Amino acid sequence: MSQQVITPELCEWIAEQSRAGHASENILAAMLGSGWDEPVARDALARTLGQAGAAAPVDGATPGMPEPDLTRFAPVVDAGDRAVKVLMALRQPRVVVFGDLLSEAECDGVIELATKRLARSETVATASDGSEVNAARTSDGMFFERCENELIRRVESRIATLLRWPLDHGEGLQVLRYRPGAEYQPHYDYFDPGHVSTPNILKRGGQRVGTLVIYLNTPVAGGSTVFPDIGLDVAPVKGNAVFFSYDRPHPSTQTLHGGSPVIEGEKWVATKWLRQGVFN
Ligand SMILES: O=C(O)CCC(=O)C(=O)O
Ligand SMILES: [Fe+2]
Repeated sequence: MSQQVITPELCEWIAEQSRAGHASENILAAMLGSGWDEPVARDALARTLGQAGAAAPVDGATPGMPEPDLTRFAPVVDAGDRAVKVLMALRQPRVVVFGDLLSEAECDGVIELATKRLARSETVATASDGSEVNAARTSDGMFFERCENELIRRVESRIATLLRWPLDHGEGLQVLRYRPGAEYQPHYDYFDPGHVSTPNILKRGGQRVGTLVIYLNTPVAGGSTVFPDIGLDVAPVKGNAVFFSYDRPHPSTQTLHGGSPVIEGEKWVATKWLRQGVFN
């Protein structure tokens, strides 16, 4: 079996593609298409774009990363007003599955408030500023303002305590509803450094560095959160949540993830994205 070698020519080609504005995911896809083995291709991307792709320094950024206190690996973590279960933790990439983050009543309360405001979900546009309806996401969704009511404030301050990350570094909670057949195709949550709209987005709080997806109900079948790079499926169970973090906006973080199609029933999630600095 031949061993593929990362040559200076390959690195120069990657740098050229990046300068031309191609997103790192697309450069990776082109490399795989021309026969590069994925681990070698990712390594070459990380070596070439690692620095350029690193999160830019942001005023008032909190050093370090959001991270629960698992030093003793106790079965529960104190999240201030609630003892949250730790069901699973992966070190690389950092993925932690929590149990009972929200009570049944809290889940129902968030769904009830969100239902009134649902509209076709939007994701960050891929061509210009603003946002557009994205075919990769077939759910409906809405955003809460941060701390917009007593329930949302309670949930947000619990998350801040659990992940040891300031409440004001979080975006407003987003709620998504997936009906049967709806899905969210695999994507990264960080803002693509190669995208034209990213510099503007980063002015408010810098990059995203972590994601917490909270399951507000339990679908009958389907709807797991999938991490294709690491072969992980997280079952959507009411009140549970999956947390993952990424210290740079790069595929080498292995944080590609998506919501697999719901087969039966509905799936409701609330997502909290965490920024490097204060998000206003
Ligand atoms: O629905 C899921 O399981 C994933 C949601 C997600 O990736 C997101 O909200 O960014
Ligand atoms: Fe996501």
